[in-house]
Amino acid sequence: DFRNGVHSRVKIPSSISIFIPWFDNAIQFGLDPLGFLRKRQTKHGSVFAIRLAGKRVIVAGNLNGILRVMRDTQKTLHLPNHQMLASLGDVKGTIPMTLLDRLTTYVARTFSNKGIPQFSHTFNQHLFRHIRSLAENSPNDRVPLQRFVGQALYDAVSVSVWGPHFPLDTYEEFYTIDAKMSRLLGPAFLVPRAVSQARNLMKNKLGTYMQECWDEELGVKGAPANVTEMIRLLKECSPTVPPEDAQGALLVFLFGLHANTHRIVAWLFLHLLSDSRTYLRLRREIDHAIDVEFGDLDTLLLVPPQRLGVSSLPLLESAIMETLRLWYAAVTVREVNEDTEIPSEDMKTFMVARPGDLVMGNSSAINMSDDFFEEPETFQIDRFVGCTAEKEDEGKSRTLPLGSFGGGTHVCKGRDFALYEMKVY
Ligand code: HEM
Repeated sequence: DFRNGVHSRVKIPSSISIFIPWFDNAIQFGLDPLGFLRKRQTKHGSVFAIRLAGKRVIVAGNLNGILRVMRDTQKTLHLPNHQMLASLGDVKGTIPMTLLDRLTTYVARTFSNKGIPQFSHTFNQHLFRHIRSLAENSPNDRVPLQRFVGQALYDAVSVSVWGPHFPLDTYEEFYTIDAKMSRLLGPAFLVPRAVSQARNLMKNKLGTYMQECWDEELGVKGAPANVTEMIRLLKECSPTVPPEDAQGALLVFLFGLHANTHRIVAWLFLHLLSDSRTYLRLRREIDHAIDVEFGDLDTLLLVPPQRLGVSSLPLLESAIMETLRLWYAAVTVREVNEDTEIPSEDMKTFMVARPGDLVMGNSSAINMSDDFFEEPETFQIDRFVGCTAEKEDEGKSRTLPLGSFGGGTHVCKGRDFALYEMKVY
């Protein structure tokens, strides 16, 4: 029950992803990170320090403080030691920085608006086929919405990006792990057995697939070479990185690729299904775009990704932004290299973060603040009509959800594709 879920703050889908490392003794924080930060902010103001697992963490919940962390133009901050990677993928060793940099460059190129047309046709075909078959073959079956959305996207993205031999049955493990993802980011003894088993199984299947790709030498059969470049990049690290760690790195990548988009689409559907007027408004915009602007659905699906933007589908774009604002926990974490001043709201006082401290930009504090958004707890589908995602990155607009795709050097490299697949779905 979606409405009850919202009012009682029960998390549906099971967890909201949060882009932060986990620290084992922070039980309160671990149980409800955003609630914990919210309470602290109410008590201590918009910049405060907490201690998590022996680390001092400066949390900023005001616009200037968050931008200081997210954009870091003074270059005094860096990504914390890939703790997410290690915990989520059970990566024991260190993945070389050069490889991580190359992977990031690969993602930025392949999943950009320019790269998407290389695989969007296969993606669209598989997505629609999957949804149709689910609807036609089992009209009376009850499927949890997140699975309905997630499995179709997982299959379509996997086949189009990794080729027809990708082990699609890994969705089962993905689903099990995703439901308890926050537990995986905590200490090993808190990881439920079923989840660590699922992770091992998924890594084994990915290992077999990677080995087959490597044996092929030329890449992955049936998939465009540039989109499978990642598998080759992983091979290049094989002399120094054990296979289980390379599998763990791929597993983490798959979570980055899928987890947020599945969740946001599921939440958007819940909002639409719970309010028929809102649903019909969006439906009218999409039908109009298909019938009048593009002629038919097939034509719409062949246009470059940018054409599915604000000029043709402003309400859809806004609906996605609004869902991100409400349901994506936009939190940026960095480690401090040099003394760094984190400003309070009025910029008159600063808290100094010392080398070794962590700083956290809690954009959710802005996204849920009535100083920035009228009635922030409500879903207003047209809230962002007239704004664009690009503006957010340039910092020109404060009316967009802050930090949904990060900002600065580490801005999300998959954001073009994320928006594309969410719109097509
Ligand atoms: C709704 C979907 C998504 C959301 C909300 C999202 C959000 C984010 C955020 C906030 C960051 C910055 C984290 C930080 O500053 O510490 C980020 C980074 C990143 N994202 Fe996404 N993301 C999404 C989908 C994707 C997809 C589909 C891909 C892959 C195709 C992807 C690949 C990446 C990569 C590689 C980075 C690291 C960039 C770097 O460190 O330079 N993301 N994402």
